[in-house]
Amino acid sequence: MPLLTVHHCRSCCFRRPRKDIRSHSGRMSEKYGPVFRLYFGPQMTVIICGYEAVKEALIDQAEAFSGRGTMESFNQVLQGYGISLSNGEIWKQTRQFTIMTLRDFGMGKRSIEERIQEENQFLVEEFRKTKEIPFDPTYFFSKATANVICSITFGKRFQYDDEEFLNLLKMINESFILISSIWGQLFNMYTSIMKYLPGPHNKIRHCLEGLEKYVLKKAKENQESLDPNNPRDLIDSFLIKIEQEKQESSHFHMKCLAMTVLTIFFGGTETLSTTLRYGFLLLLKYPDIEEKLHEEIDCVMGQEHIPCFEDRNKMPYTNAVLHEIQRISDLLPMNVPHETTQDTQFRGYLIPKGTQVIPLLHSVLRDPTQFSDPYSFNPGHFLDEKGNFKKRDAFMPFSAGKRICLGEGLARMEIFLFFVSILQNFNLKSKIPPKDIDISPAVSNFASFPHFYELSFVPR
Ligand code: HEM
Repeated sequence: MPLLTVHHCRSCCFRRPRKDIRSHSGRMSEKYGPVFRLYFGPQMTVIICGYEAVKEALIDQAEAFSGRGTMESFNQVLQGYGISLSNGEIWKQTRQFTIMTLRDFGMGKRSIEERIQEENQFLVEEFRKTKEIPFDPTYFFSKATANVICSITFGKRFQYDDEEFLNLLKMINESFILISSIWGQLFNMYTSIMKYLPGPHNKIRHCLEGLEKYVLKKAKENQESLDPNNPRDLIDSFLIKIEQEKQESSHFHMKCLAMTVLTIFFGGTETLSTTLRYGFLLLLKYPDIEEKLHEEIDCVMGQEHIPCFEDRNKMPYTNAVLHEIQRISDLLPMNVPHETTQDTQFRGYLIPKGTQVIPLLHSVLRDPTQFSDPYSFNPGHFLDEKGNFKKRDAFMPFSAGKRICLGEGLARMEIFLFFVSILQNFNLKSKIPPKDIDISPAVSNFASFPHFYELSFVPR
């Protein structure tokens, strides 16, 4: 069994970070096949491309590929805690604890659905106030999705003009954009040098520390009024767990609490708001698809019914469009880096323990063996010939296997409820003709962002 000695492109990736790593990796995979290695700075990384190979790694060899690779831009503050970047026992215990707690608070159940429905009403009211004047929806979507996370973690939502809330959003938004930028990439590659150099990358640390401070302040407030028998939010549940596991070896302590809440914030706000922003841009580009959505919404729920997640079962077209929005917007094209937890035999190669691995989600979502027209926005990818919803195994925007997105259930519910209630109330109007709308990503590194746009919401 040979050690992994596939072709690599040390020359270009070593010298300069790429603006669009997806297309570069795509070209490499055409040339060298579904498994090859690249150097990100000095870091050797194995790239896995295409549905079959990614499925084999993340699902068939789940344990071996379940480690988390490094992302120093984040980890400089997370320091191996939280869920997204932790490994071993810390990861297992905090992930399991958080999933159980979110379930207790109704993840996939009625109470979280009600929080989203409530937030929807505030968002629709905000849009009404715009009086059909075109505007950039970015911050509205960020506020609504962040409020859902706030109600889970802090037990309350904020007014949209609350100073504290706006400051919190600014820190999340800025750090997310910077981590996704060339600066974030350079920091991840050359941490030991970059941490001493001036530049925008230093702001990432500043923002993440600001968030940590805020969470710790909230935790202190919760501690003062904690009722161990009646947890009000995720922070309360964590505090109770810390109290129960007081022994020295426990992974549950204040740093872990702060980093877990921080990862939930990071995972659950910009991801969703960017999906909403990309989705509405795609609907502006394809008004015929928007029209069909209105028809299905009018037929299934009319104007008065408050949308609930169960309605999705009666709305195959809407469900297909929302899947296609996630497929095309390709939010985290490179996934979050994984790492092998043991020496691993994969497709004829031996990948040593501790090797960084990127199962390229972009290559799965655009796999021509799985989607007939992978680069077109076509809801037909998720419909059968009778118009019923058709599940596709290669639909992997949340990844797969042991590291699969912890918030998938919440995200799917929010995406459905936000889109449907906005379209139930408004027609969309673009500032520019659909033919001039550019739906390619403006940036596509760690995350993909759509180009800036403005739209009007016209009451129906
Ligand atoms: C459209 C929305 C979302 C997308 C596309 C998305 C996608 C992803 C992806 C691709 C990963 C990496 C999986 C891997 O390493 O293989 C991930 C991890 C994660 N996501 Fe999400 N996510 C979304 C929403 C959310 C929400 C709402 C939450 C919060 C509850 C969340 C929390 C997390 C966490 C904590 C992880 C780390 C899991 C781990 O390392 O074990 N995500 N997500």
